[in-house]
Amino acid sequence: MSAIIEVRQVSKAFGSLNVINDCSIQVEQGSITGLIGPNGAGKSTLFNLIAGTFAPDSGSIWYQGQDITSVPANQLFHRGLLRTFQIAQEFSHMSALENLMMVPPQKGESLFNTWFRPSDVRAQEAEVREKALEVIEFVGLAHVKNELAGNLSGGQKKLLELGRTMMVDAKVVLLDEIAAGVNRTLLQDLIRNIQRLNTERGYTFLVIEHDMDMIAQLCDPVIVLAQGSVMMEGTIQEIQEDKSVIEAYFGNDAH
Ligand SMILES: Nc1ncnc2c1ncn2[C@@H]1O[C@H](COP(=O)(O)OP(=O)(O)OP(=O)(O)O)[C@@H](O)[C@H]1O
Repeated sequence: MSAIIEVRQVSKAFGSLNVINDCSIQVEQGSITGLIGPNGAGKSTLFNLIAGTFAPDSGSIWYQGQDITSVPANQLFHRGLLRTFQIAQEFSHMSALENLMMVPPQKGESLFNTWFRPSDVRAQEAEVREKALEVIEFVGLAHVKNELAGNLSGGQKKLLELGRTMMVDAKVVLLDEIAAGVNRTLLQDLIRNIQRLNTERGYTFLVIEHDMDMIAQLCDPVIVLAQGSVMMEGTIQEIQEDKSVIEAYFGNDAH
């Protein structure tokens, strides 16, 4: 296996607060890698640095062998590196299916086509709709496809967010606490769908999660972040048996 994402000696401070400290991680292509650590360890900040939301103060970030340090999020999206986002307020009054159809295409829409070739646009719309129907089936939400997204349960919204990543040609998906507030049955659906996207579609996942059960079911390897640096990397069993990790993480921050 080779690394699809490499974070090399990255640091990031907010004012006088050093949040990420000389941090290096590798995410192997085809893996479902977990990222855990106590509250405030810098997990979300590291995600924001990888996804192009923040630029690091020093160090570099590589994707598919190319330096993407400071490349903005929308460009990374076009290259298949994306993160799930909560269904925005303005989309909650649209149906689940329409939410999938609203995911922007990876290549910019051609104005020429919109103005001069309306039949092409209609054909594209039909194609997007067909894809959205396929995706909604895949994530197990076909029975609620016409429900307003705002009326879906918390877990169904998470499945819809995962579905949105399938509307584009994703390669790496960053999942930030996707299990939060999801009931156990739907959580199993989420886990199964993530595993299917990994095995059937070749998605690589980097997963921030406080739910250790989900990490144990999904992730190998697991990276432990503490005070903005990697404390340990290994299987969940190795991590759960490590004294320093237990002290830093499980000891005072068991979720
Ligand atoms: N935009 C920002 N401006 C200033 N400080 C920030 C910003 N984003 C994060 N921080 C600070 O950086 C530190 C790390 O936050 P971060 O959200 O990355 O941690 P985390 O490991 O994801 O925590 P949690 O598990 O609680 O979500 C915190 O002290 C936080 O207050």
